[in-house]
Amino acid sequence: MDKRRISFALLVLAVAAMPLAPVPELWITNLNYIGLYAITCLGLVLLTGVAGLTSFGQAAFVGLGAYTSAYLSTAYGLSPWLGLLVAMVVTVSVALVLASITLRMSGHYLPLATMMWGLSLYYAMSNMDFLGKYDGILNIPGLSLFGWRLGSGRSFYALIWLIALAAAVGVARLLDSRAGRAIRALNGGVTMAEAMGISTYRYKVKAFVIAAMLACTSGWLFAHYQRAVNPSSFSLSKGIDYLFMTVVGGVGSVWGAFSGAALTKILEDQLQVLLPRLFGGNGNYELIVFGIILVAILKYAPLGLWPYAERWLQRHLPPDRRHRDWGSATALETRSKPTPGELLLDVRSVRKQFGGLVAVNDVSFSIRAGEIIGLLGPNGAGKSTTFNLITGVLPLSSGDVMFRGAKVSGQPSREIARRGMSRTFQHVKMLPEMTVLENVALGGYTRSHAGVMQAVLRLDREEERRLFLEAERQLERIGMKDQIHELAGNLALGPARLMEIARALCTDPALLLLDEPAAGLRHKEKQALGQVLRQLKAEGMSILLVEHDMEFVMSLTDRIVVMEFGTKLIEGTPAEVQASPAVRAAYLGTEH
Ligand SMILES: Nc1ncnc2c1ncn2[C@@H]1O[C@H](COP(=O)(O)OP(=O)(O)OP(=O)(O)O)[C@@H](O)[C@H]1O
Repeated sequence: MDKRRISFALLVLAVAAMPLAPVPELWITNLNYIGLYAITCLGLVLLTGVAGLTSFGQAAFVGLGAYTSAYLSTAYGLSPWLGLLVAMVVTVSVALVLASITLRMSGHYLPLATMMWGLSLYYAMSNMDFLGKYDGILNIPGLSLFGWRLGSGRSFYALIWLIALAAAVGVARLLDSRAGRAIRALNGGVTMAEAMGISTYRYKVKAFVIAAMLACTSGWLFAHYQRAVNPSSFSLSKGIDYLFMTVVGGVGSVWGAFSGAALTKILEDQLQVLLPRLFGGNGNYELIVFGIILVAILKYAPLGLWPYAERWLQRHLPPDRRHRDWGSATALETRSKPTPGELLLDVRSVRKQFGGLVAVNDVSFSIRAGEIIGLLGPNGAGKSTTFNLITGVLPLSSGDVMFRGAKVSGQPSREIARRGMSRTFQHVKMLPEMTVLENVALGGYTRSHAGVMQAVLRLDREEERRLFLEAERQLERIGMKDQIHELAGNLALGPARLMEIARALCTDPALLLLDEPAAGLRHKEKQALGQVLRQLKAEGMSILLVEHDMEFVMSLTDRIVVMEFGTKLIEGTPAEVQASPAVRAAYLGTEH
């Protein structure tokens, strides 16, 4: 067993031993609340920290869990366990409706929308007669487990912490999986994730629903632990508290949820005693102190407190390096490859207008299997726009794009990626906090299947091994095998661009599209890139190379399409293009 597993086992032992130790009842009560808060915060880690979707409304889902079970068990005598089941159904249904309305929003609209539905659900709970309006519901039954009544705080502690730790393990497992990588990819904008074949909307909904289910579980436990509920526990300010806890603890890490919940609860208790002694009266001074703490943490520890603790722990634990257990895995299936010379891509009179500006003006060209075609032109010529039209990132104003004989224009980019077109980006798009290997494994998304449940139950390990074997193979292909455990964010621009190529190769493409891969590279890095592209050409890969640098393209391509002011200027062999006075004029501004 490695040191990390031993540390986790020790933590579980310490948590399990706590109620048996002669500690004051207040400690157990506080730990129970910390566990309850942490369950909701775990959802926020996934939703806000990992997927980048800020929610102020989680308290409303806590309320849905609490009220549904409280009402059913008091009004109809339903078992709380059945109450949990119904609460889950209600929560998932409400979450799906809210997701369909709000998750297509971006920027500040989404957090505002979460505030709105947080408020709406709060007022709904507060005004319904059958839910007791502002007084809420009293005399809620406690819980029994296998005939054992969880009457005291100490016996409830076991259930709360069992669920909290199980949820933490589940979220950690999810993050280290195919589905987890897809959720992580949401945070870097949707274009890259979609280009890897990921339906970003579906994963946003999944993260949203999982976070709501965790909040619902916490609410259910809360209702049967407190034996009374009222709307004040689920107000918008509580929603802000949950976000505060998660941000303070470390919104990007599973243990951040626990440290944030613990710090907030302990501080709240201490300040409630200390501040009235200092300032007198009953004012809510702790809110002011919390505000100051939040500002200080955002300034000095923007990632939250847990990442700091983790850095300290890392000095005492071996590096968290993925164990290479994929050596004996079977290779992933590959797609049928086009025969050399087959018409692969047919771009037919594509046009793109941005208002009055015609960025791409009826451009046509084609690529046959095994060819490397360069798309060249000065700044603003329309190369990237053409590239984005082909890959489905932008809708066409008119024209058609045919790929392997089928029309792909009008399809979303994830569908085009699934058909075997894979791309890199002019500005490298990667997940900097993931390793090079994990970033490249993201490219294998469409070649694998495991979903959220398989990840949580660890039924995806064989497929993961196959994915990592493929990622390693592609990194070896481009000469980066030594850097597989490196954090992608630590790479220089040259290796980062090569990593993007490996990620695109991991999709098993029939056509590789590279958007200005040499931009910003130093001479040696350009040479390394040129070497990789020559090797891919020798292996028979078909490539569309969008470039600005004429010299770089000349030695690599079979044919070149030159654009100027959105229009195709000339198409020919590198020698023909080099000799063209029109091309020289386009690049140098005059004919020579
Ligand atoms: N989303 C957009 N909205 C409006 N105009 C745009 C948009 N995207 C590109 N353009 C315009 O379309 C024209 C072509 O831009 P494009 O980025 O395709 O050129 P490029 O050849 O790739 O240039 P560069 O080498 O600088 O990337 C430019 O005039 C640009 O300002």
